[in-house]
Amino acid sequence: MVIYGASGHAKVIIDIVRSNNEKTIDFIFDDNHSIKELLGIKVRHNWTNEMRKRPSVIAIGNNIIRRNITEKFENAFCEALVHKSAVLSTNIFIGDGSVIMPNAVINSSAKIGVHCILNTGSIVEHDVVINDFVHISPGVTVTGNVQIGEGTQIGAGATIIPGIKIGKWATIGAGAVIINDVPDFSVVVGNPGKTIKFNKLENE
Ligand SMILES: CC(=O)SCCNC(=O)CCNC(=O)[C@H](O)C(C)(C)COP(=O)(O)OP(=O)(O)OC[C@H]1O[C@@H](n2cnc3c(N)ncnc32)[C@H](O)[C@@H]1OP(=O)(O)O
Repeated sequence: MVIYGASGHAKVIIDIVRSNNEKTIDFIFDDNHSIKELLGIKVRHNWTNEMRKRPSVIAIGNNIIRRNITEKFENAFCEALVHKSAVLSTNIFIGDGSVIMPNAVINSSAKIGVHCILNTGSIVEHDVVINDFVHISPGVTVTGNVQIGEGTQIGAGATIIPGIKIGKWATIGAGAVIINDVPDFSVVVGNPGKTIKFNKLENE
């Protein structure tokens, strides 16, 4: 398989692949020519047609960039990568290209879209729906029946109370406690969470 992006996030993904001992990383792609290797794996800098055919995972934490790469390259993306310490209900769905970090927990009937990140120690409770390109940061608690729209970032340690609907391409600040629904593109911080501004996205 190929890892797209020689980032800090890529280092954690390499750990996931190595911990499971199931897949081999052929190389990493990054357009920064100054990066020659990462954790002993060769970094290549020219994206070729041959690379398009290889299963890959996008190791880029920024949700918009991750989405734009999927649109540009139309790759054969890997099925989800899951660290062996993660605790997953048998009754969940996880989309291709998503990565589930160490000690994450996903409970019954949760649905996770494509190219999502469930970061270290995050908890996704029963019946939660997480749409494509979402990033759930380390230590987040998403309680039961929450819905999170495409491309939204939930900052480290935030808590979302049950049944809340968070819109698309929103940002929840680190440590926020979300007790009301969040509109699309909102940036929300604090306890209780308040909107401080709105994200601007091209093509939206
Ligand atoms: C493995 C990994 O590392 S995964 C990465 C995880 N990443 C994170 O958790 C990052 C989460 N990001 C944040 O919390 C950021 O502060 C954001 C996105 C909410 C806001 O960032 P910016 O747009 O740069 O806002 P900025 O720093 O200018 O702050 C705007 C105001 O909100 C306040 N604010 C910012 N973040 C927070 C927060 N988390 N909680 C409370 N207040 C906050 C600031 O104090 C400031 O208030 P003021 O206007 O009264 O001075």
